[in-house]
Amino acid sequence: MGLALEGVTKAYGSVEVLRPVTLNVAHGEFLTLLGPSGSGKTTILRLIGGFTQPSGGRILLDGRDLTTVATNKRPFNTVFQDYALFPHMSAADNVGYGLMIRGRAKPEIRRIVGEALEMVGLGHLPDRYPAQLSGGQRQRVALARAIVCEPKLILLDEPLSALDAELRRQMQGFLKDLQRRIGTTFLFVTHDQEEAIAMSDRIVVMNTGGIEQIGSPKEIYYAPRTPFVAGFFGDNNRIAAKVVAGGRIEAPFIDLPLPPGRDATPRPVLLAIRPELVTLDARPGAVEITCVVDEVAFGGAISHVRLRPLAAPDERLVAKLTSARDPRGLEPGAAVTVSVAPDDIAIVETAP
Ligand SMILES: Nc1ncnc2c1ncn2[C@@H]1O[C@H](COP(=O)(O)OP(=O)(O)OP(=O)(O)O)[C@@H](O)[C@H]1O
Repeated sequence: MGLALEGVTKAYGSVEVLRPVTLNVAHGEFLTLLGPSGSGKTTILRLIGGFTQPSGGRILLDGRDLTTVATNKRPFNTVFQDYALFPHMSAADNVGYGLMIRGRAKPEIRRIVGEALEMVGLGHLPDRYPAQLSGGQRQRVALARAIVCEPKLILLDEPLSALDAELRRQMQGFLKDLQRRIGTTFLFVTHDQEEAIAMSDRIVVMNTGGIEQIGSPKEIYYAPRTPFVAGFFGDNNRIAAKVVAGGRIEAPFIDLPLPPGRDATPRPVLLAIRPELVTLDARPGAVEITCVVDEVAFGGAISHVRLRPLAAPDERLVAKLTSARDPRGLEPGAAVTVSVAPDDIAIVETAP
């Protein structure tokens, strides 16, 4: 039970902007829709909120079909990128507005608003108008307003994008903490990978109107299922490879057995290796790659080292080495053997 999208599509005229989306969101989950601009994140949020109608499929909450239910009859609340506060109302009145139009008694409204403002750290500023508040404070008012009516689901459309980097980081922690305290399902839209990793229980990676992968931040990061996800999330060494007869994977400078349970049909695949999982120490069972150092970019705690595998000098392998592992001795031209644990090599299917 929870929110379910069943084969939801959206087209404008003859242009399909959302391919069939099937998605289940559990109660109390922090789910993030992540993808580049135009990938369909906001479209999904707007469909769930009822701001636009799907061209096909159904939207259900706890088994109840909401597909044709009006926006204001859905037990959801939305926090927009620009906060959409009423400028002529104080923070407290903004927060209490939804309760007022639901006909709740004034003393009750005052109590709930007071608690909500406390919860977002603005208990001392109930009388300020939006123009007298900072961007972060306005965002907190918008959040307090979203939580007072106790919605089953809060939809957040890039709510932090107007904030500067430092405030944004603070608000990420705040938002995650708030969500844990109130236990409400959050559906969060962002195009920022780090934000998605830091905040989400699960991430839905979108690309060109479809879902590429749904998984926990760790699954998405370490086990990308499509070439797009392997390239979208942080740095990754991506190496064209082939599954060949005899249950092996061959790449220009890597040859390893196909892990048990994988399809042995000969086909092209992509190998993805996180640069921080390439290490200088020899480990039993690890894939060893002898290289020549091409370039070292010292970065304090971590250095980026670009390597040229001896077996395939036109290829490159990037390693992120912590200074504790002493990249100080590495100089361009030096020979070095690096190792990667077979479990740290993601095998990504290239065919859909
Ligand atoms: N009213 C509309 N009419 C026609 N096309 C639309 C309309 N609204 C959105 N689109 C198209 O649908 C696609 C998905 O848009 P959407 O806003 O969902 O993307 P997004 O992933 O949220 O992007 P962004 O990060 O830029 O907000 C885009 O190609 C967009 O141009």
